[in-house]
Amino acid sequence: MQHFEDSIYNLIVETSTNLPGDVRRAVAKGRALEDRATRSGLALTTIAQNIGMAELQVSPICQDTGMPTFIIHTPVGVNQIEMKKDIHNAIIRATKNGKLRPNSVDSLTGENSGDNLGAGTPVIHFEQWEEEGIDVRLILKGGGCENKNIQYSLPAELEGLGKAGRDLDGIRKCILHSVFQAQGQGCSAGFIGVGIGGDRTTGYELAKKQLFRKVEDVNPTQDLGKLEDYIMENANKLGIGTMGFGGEVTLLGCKIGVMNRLPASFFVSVAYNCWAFRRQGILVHPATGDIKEWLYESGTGISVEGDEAAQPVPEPVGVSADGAACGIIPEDATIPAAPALLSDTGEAASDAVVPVNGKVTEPAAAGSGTPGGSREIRLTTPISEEDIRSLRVGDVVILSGEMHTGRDALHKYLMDHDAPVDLNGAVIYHCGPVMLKDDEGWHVKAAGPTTSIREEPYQGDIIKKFGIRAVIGKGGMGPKTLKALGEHGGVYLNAIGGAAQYYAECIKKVNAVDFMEFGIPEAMWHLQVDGFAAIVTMDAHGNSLHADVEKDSAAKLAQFREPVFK
Ligand SMILES: O=C(O)C[C@H](O)C(=O)O
Ligand code: SF4
Repeated sequence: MQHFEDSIYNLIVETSTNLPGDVRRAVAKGRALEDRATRSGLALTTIAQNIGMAELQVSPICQDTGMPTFIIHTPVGVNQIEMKKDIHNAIIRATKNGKLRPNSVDSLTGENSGDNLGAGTPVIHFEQWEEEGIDVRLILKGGGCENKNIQYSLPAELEGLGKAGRDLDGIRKCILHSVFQAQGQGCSAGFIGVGIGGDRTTGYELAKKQLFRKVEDVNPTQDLGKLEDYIMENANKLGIGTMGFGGEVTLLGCKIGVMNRLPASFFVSVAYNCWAFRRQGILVHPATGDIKEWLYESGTGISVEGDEAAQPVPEPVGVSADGAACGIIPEDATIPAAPALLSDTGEAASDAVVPVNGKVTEPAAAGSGTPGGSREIRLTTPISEEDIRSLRVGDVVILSGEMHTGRDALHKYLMDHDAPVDLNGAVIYHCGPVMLKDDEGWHVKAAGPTTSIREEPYQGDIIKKFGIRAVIGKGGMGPKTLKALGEHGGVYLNAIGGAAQYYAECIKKVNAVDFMEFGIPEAMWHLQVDGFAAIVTMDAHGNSLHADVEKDSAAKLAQFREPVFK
């Protein structure tokens, strides 16, 4: 087994950087269904570009490389202790090389182990089987979508859906509700694995195991196959869309498994996986440790383009030398009108589409709180209150200058400490990047946004205390932050979750870092950016796209109240 460590290293690199073929096809299918001239359509374009960039640069698709979870089947007689050691060494190497972010944090002290090893990390499940080879499967599931997992105990009363009983129809309601409650926060459009039965632990395990099924397989249990089809058809009717921007495509895959339960318990467990659905597997030679076979189709050569003929799109862009936006907007594209659900009339205001590339392009009509058009606005930090107050939900902001990363540890710290730098007029980026250091200093390897709602208890106070003008993240924030944005003059900017290569390209220099003791993801990185594009989804005028989409999808959820599976 002298090559086993190398094989595992290759498996980790492939899983982290090259989205598999079946997942790519699902993304392409989603793109074909979504109108490209909407925010969700643009977000999917960014996601597609990011997938290509990660493969090309052999860099993480998303900066959150998740909890490495291995499921391994071995023939009888294979030394599992040795295998574990090799896996640990491969993980250390992948972390050193920037293929995995150091993600193992001591739950009591907050200390990051730095090498992805620690109590409970990585997760390795061994099972014996009577085959000859060793089957190793790996999933890298990030923390944001893990937070959107949910477990129901039937019977239950579900918001919008009423009673969910201990039967197939009750299960149907739980699954629809699970998609609703995730909104865009798990980086929709997502994939769900569902476990019916078991106890609280094995139910979740079963749900996660479903994520190892191929996206295009057919459920061997006919009833569950029907339920999967039903969910795929109807979950998209919730209108949540990519990143929760509103749209046609919310779910890209649904796999359901079943096991026995105790008479008193009836759990429906849902494992929510973001679009960055990173799982691969290898069949390993038990004598040499070499890879005999890859278990999932490689993504290489599989297009994520969707139906190009039906919907022509502008050329994909990276960062142009003249500082063109490297975020959401393709050069010489048009900014789309707001999705229908936000317009007063219920229709997309297509005549309000305005060209990009001006410094500030005025909208046809801004100021109603239900934007009928969008503008592209270039801002350089520090930002004035006046500039911020002129922004509206739907505007695309293109930032240049310095921004500061800050997430859970920093927000907690800033509540009762000073900041190490002047944050007046500043931009805070909810981001825990993958960073590597060489003789020239630190380099950003991946840097997409993290879920902002975790900072809801702190954000409003911190904005006011330090004079922050913009917060960038994903998934939106709540009423406390919205109130502070209005009182102080601030905006929330939504970047595209998981587009870690895309945003890394906008970061031109690492100016400095504070709080390295928090660990790499939680440190405060001072980053020089150019052309960093994000969409205003909460403004200083009390408008929140997230609140609107949630309300709208809650109303849509209610249409699924009546029994379907009798
Ligand atoms: O930890 C991160 O970088 C992101 C996380 O996966 C999230 O979705 O919030
Ligand atoms: S940031 Fe989004 S894409 Fe990345 S792991 Fe978290 S949920 Fe997944």
